[in-house]
Amino acid sequence: MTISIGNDHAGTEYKQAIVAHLEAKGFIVNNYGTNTNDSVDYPDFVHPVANDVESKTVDLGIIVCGSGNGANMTANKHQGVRSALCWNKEIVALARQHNDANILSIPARFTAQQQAIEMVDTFLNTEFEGGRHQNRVDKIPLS
Ligand SMILES: O=C(CO)[C@H](O)[C@H](O)[C@H](O)COP(=O)(O)O
Repeated sequence: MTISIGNDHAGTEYKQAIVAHLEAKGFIVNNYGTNTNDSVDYPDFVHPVANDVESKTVDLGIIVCGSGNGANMTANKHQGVRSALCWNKEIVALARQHNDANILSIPARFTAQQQAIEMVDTFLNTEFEGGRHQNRVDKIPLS
């Protein structure tokens, strides 16, 4: 499976650890950067991830910034993207099970790096439950 990932300067260290973790598990990663700690604007690195999910080029994306909010707001502007801001693996599981989240937004300045890795594993290993949740997810897009 291919996963797209993007981050701003607040998320670079965590992104690098996540990419290494994913590639060690055999995933192909589209890394849209940034790859330095120089201050950047998160939309520049989140839109490419959301484009991939929106176009169904990939099934899942990961975005990382300081609070996770700016990245999440940016990703959710894309049709068909359901980006979830999560800060523990329990919330990640629910975002997949109930909301069919296809992008995980990680608040790097408010989670431990190992916690972020565990959240990524939960994101990738949890299935959408469908059923009553599908009815709700189908109502998210504005007509
Ligand atoms: O969008 C954000 C805030 O909700 C992200 O956390 C950014 O990483 C943050 O704004 C960057 O802040 P900085 O002071 O420019 O490093």
